[in-house]
Amino acid sequence: MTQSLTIHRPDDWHLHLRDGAMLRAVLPESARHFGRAIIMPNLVPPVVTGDQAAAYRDRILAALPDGMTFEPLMTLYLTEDTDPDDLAAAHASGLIKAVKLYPAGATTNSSSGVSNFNNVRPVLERMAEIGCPLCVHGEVTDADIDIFDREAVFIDRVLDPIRRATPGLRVVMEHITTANGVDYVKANDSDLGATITTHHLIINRNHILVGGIKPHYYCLPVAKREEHRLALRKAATSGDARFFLGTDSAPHTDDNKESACGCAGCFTATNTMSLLAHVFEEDDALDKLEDFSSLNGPAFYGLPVNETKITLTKGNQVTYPSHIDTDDGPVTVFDPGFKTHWRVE
Ligand SMILES: NC(=O)N[C@@H](CC(=O)O)C(=O)O
Ligand SMILES: [Zn+2]
Ligand SMILES: [Zn+2]
Repeated sequence: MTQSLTIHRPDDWHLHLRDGAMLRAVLPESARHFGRAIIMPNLVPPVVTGDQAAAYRDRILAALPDGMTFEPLMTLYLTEDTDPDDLAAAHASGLIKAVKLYPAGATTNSSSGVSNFNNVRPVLERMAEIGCPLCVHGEVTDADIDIFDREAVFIDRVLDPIRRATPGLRVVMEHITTANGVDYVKANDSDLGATITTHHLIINRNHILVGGIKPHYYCLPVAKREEHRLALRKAATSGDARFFLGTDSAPHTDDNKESACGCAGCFTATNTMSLLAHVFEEDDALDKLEDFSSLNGPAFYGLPVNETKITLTKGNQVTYPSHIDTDDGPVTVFDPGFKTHWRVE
């Protein structure tokens, strides 16, 4: 029996498109299924000003193949020198939809991020005033904090104090990986949301380390214990409007992944919708897939739902290329470790 599911076109609320040759190669992979995406600003150098965001948006649109539609939702990279007036103007014009906070040194291209949170207080207060959401990479960077504890410690030491000090600030905890993150969102109100990636619904830390090290499963925040993966699954498939899809699809060439010091990031743009249908079906929650991938994100960001729809059908095994070619070298597509049967028509 063929099963099929028609849902409003999904959006990706956390996406890395990079620039240049990599941008040209990965953009169609997202634009094929997704209507819009929140575009991460961690280029080298980062997208810090409104002018830089406008120029980056133009480069993205120029890289979009003819006949494809896709709306990049731009963000600014928060630094200790961010100018609140420039930020407010970029938000008021509709150019940017959010600002991204990277603790300095927490992840790929985060060296210009924030070290002293007191220095960004005035910017955060301005964002609360104008209703510009803050997207947060939620990990502390202290050398003495175990990498598997960095998200939970960030919530207690950094995120909760920031939110208490800045009433009205809307926050998205990006790519949550722990039950602590799920619980923190659930204990708060609609000013707090969280994105969940495709890969964190599928892998736990054993997948990275058992039977040999798997560099293509290494990302930040690193996948945690199974109990955390199950908490993420429950949150994503619950229909709770505070949880929505952010793939964090983060392309790195195989050279840079399969290395003595491999880069963090999983590339899931190509097969995310098939994998999500598989995951939601497994949890008896296919009826919640649309909430997670198409409805909850626009509601949080105050944007309309996409008018067009996509149809997923379940049939014979669906295969995806193991990697995509870029002029910088191949990029491996995330391998879920199981066969998929859901195809996006
Ligand atoms: N998630 C990752 O492992 N990597 C991201 C950065 C990020 O989102 O932290 C990247 O830009 O490669
Ligand atoms: Zn991140
Ligand atoms: Zn990311």
